Amino acid sequence: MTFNGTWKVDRNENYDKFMEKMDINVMKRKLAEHDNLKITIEQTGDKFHIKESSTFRTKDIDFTLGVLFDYSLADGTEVSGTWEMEGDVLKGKFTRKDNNKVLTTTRAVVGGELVQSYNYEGVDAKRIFKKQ
Ligand SMILES: CCCCCCCCCCCCCC(=O)O
Repeated sequence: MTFNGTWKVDRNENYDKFMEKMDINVMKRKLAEHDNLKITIEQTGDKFHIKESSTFRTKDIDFTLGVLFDYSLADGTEVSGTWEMEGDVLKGKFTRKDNNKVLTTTRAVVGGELVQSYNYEGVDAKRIFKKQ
């Protein structure tokens, strides 16, 4: 499976502006830019198990493609949404519970790196991970 393995964040693009749009305060944004996020992805068919670890927390997440689930962002913001697979790209659509606004995200392996893209209210960002 394309995504399986452990991926460590290597660099961010426009992540501060994205988090600012998300209304995350400057102190949390500075910490989040350097959170050493590591995600381990285990896909079995349409089921995923994700182990997330960062300077903020460690967390296990289970989801099935196309099935709604709840997730808390590292700053505590609660969202609910789904991941779908389109070709080799994972596409996520999550709605914030506090304001009903939508955050979209994709994951794709590009040139051996895991690229996670985000969009919120017109602001795009990327986090790019290297395989461990
Ligand atoms: C705190 C800054 C905002 C970060 C945005 C993260 C968006 C995450 C979308 C949902 C992820 C679900 C769990 C997962 O697949 O890892």
